[in-house]
Amino acid sequence: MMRTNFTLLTTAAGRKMTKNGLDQLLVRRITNSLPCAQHVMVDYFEGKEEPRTDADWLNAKDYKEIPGPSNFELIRGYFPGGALYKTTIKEMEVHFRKKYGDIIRFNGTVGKTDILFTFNPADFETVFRNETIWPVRVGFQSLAYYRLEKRPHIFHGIDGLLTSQGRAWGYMRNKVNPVMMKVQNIRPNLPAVDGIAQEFIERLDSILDPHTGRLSTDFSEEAKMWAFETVALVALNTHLGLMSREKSNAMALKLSESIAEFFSLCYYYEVIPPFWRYFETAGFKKLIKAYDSITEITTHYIEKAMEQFDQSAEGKSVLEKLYRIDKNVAVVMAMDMLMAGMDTTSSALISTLYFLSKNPEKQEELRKELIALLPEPNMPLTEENTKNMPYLRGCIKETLRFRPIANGNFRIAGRDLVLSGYRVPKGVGVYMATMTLSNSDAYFERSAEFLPERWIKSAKATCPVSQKHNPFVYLPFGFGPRTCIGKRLAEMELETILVRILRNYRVSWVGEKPLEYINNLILQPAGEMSFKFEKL
Ligand code: HEM
Repeated sequence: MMRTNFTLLTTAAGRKMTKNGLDQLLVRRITNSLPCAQHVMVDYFEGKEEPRTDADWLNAKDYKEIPGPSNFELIRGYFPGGALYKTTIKEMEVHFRKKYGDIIRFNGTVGKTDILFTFNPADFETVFRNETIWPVRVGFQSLAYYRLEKRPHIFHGIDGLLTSQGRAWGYMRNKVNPVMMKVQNIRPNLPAVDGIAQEFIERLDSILDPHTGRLSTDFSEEAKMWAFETVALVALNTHLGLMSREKSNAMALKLSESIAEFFSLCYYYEVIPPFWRYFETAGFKKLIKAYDSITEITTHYIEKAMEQFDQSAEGKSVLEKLYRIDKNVAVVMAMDMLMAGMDTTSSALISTLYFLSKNPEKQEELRKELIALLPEPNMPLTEENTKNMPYLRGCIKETLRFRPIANGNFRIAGRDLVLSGYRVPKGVGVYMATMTLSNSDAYFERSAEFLPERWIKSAKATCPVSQKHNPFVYLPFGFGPRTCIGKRLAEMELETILVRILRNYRVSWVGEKPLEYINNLILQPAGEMSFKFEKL
C-alpha cells in the first residue's frame, strides 16, 4: 500500500472515541478467538432482559420445530447437479418456500448464526418494532476486518456504518444523522447534482448515434460513472470530471474501478465461511488491494477538500458539515458513501428507465409533468420547481417495488420474538423477503404491471389499484434507526437525472430479451442494455 499521510484519525482525536475504541478492541479480541464475528453480534445487545413469560411466548411452538433444510440438504443442493446449483437468491427463496412454507430455518454453518427466512409481513413488523436502539444488520465482514484488523493504524477503531454494530454504530450514526437525514442539508446540493446530470446529457449526446439512437458504449457503465460522480461531489466535495473520461482523471477512474472490484468480490467473501481470516487467497488479496486503493485515493481527495475548510468560513457541503462535527467520522462516512452510493443509484436509474421504456404510455404521462416543470429542456432545476413531481416520484417508487436494490431486509433479532407462531431467541438472523411479497398479487393488486398511479395521492380516487398496502411489504430503503442513510440523497439524484434524460430523449427498449439482473450484494441490472434514445 502506498504510504499515506492520512493523519486525521489521530490518537488525540481518537480520545473522543475511547469508549468506541475500547468496544471495538474488546470485540476484536473476542472475534479473534471465535470462528466468526457473527457469533459476537449477540454481545452488542447490552443489558439483561428478563426471560419472556407472557402468554404469546409460552403458547408459541418451540424454535426447533421451525421447518427447514438440513446442512446436508443445503450442501448437496449447491453442488453441481443439485437443485440449488447456480441459483439466484430469488430462485432459492422460491425453492425453499415451496418446500417448507412461509418461515424456514437454516442452521448456522461453520461460524455462522442460524438464519430464518420469513415471508410473513407480520413477522417483519415484529422484528422491526422490537429493534433495540442499535439494530444489528450483519454484512461487509471483510470490510470490517480490513478496517479494524488489517489497517488499524489508519482507522483507529472506526469501521463505518455499513459494518459496525452496537455502541460503535450508534456513536457514528448519531453524528451523521443530523447531516444526512435532513432534507434541508441535502436539497441545497441540487444545483450541483443537476450540473452533473446536464454533463451526463452532453456525454450521452456525444456517444449517441443519431441515426440508430444507440450508444457506442455500455449504458450501465455510463450510469455508474454518473452515480459515482454525483455521490463523490457530496462525499468528497470534489468534481471528479468523470463525464469527460480524460486521462487527467486517472485517479478518479481508478477509484471507481476499485469500488466496482469491491462490489464484485465482497459478496463471495460474505457468504463463504470466513477462512480468509487465517489464509488469504489470491482473490482475497485482490479485495484487500481494492480496499487499499479506495482508502488511499479517498483520503487524498478528502485531505485536499479539508485544507480549504480549515481556511474558509463554514460552508454548506455535506462533507464540511460532517467534518466540523467530527473529522474521523467524516472521513469514514465519505468512504462509505462512495462504496454504497454508486451501484445502488445507478441500478435504480437503469431499472426505472427500463420500466418506462417498456411502458411508453407511462413515459408520455411522465413527460407531460416534466414539460410543465421545465418548458425549456435546459432550464435549471430548483428546490422550488422540483417540489411537485408526483408522477416522477410514483415511477421511482413503482420501480423499487418491482426491482428493489435488495431482495430483502435483514436483522439479528434484538429480543426474544414470536415469529409466525414460533419462539425465536434473540441473536438469530432474520431475513425478511420483501421483494417476493411486493411482487405478489396478495399484497399489491396487479403486481406484474408497472402502475406509478398506485403511489399518487391525487390519483387514489380514480386508480383501481391504489388501495392501502401493508407498509412492511415495501421497504426499499430499509426501516427504523438503521434505515439507508443515503435515502434523501439517492431520491434527489434519481429525480434529477430522470428529469434531464426524459426531458431530452424518448427512451425505448429494442432488445428482444428483457433486462437481466445479477444478484450479488445487491440486485443489479446486467447483460445488454438495449436502450434506444431519440432526441426530443
Ligand atoms: C436507490 C438507491 C439506494 C437504495 C435503494 C438503498 C437501500 C439501502 C438499504 C435497503 C439499506 C439497509 C437499510 C436497513 O437495514 O434498514 C441501506 C443502507 C445504507 N445505505 Fe443505502 N440505498 C441507496 C443509496 C444509497 C446512497 C446513495 C448512499 C450513500 C450516500 C447509501 C448509503 C447507505 C449506508 C451507509 C447504509 C448503511 C446504514 C447503516 O447501517 O446505518 N445508500 N441502503
